[in-house]
Amino acid sequence: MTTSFAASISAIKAALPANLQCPRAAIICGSGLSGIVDVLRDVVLVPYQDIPGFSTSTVPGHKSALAFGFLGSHEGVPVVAMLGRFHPYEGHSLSSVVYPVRIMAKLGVKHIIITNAAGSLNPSIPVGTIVVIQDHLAIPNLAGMNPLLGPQTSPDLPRFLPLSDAYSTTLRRLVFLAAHHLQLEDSALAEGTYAWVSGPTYETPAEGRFLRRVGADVVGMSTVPEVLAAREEGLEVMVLSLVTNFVVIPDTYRSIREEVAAELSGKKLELPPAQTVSHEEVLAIGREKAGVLMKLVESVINSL
Ligand SMILES: O=P(O)(O)O[C@@H]1C[C@H](O)[C@@H](CO)O1
Ligand code: HPA
Repeated sequence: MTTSFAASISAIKAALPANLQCPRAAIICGSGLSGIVDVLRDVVLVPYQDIPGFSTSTVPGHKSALAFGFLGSHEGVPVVAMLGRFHPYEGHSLSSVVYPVRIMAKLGVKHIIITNAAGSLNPSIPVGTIVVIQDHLAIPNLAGMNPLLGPQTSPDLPRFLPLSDAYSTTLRRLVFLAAHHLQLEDSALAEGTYAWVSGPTYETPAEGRFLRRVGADVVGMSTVPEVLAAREEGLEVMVLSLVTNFVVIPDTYRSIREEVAAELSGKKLELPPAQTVSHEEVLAIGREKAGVLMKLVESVINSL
């Protein structure tokens, strides 16, 4: 363990009672999805600014604290939740982005549930659906922006990490069983592939079409670096994406040439209104659906 890891861990432990010092599971809360803190018992918040090595999130909808507490029935499972994450587009290095995952692993976490807000590329996955991620497509990784690039993190961790089993089948089974026990409609959950893009721009229509054609169901600006670090650290991983918007992929481009020609000949074209996506819309859907997402997370953790 490097000095920095040790300093982070001792700052965290100094803030916690003995029964919360070894959380078994971790949750990363995506945009607008920090509500899990309301259902944790005996919560202790440790602000990121008090933890050496942690950055601060600058994105609306991301608080900057670790929440430790118990989740689930009876005594509950000790957990740690990241209320807010770091994205590379904020200017954080990839190693800062994944640093909290490494710290949570060193605290003893064995399972991690990573949540995010994402745009749908798949017409059969509407807004409000929770997508259980089964695979990912990481455009930045393929282009040389992989958080595991560089000197080996530790000689105890694998140099060449296989990713064919990145998304735990055990945890994915548990979430579908949880949805059944919670009597959610079948359509509440879907399975799919997450495309990671760097952001902070949302996709152009051409980019959206490209990602769909190469097999992605949803797209977002986070999560994959955390998955890689968590797998490297030996954690079991599940990712739940809340679909907050459709990626705007019009069937046809509105032709400005045709518009001008119609205008010049005195005709009026009936045009669909232009659509865009905004972070406010993303947060609004998060507020509406976070409750269901958190019930699923609680139920999965309860059955670990
Ligand atoms: O942290 P997540 O992935 O939930 O946040 C998504 C991606 C961008 O940060 C933001 C765009 O609205 O929401
Ligand atoms: N694209 C990328 N990231 C996102 C989106 C999107 O449409 N929605 C929420 N996060």
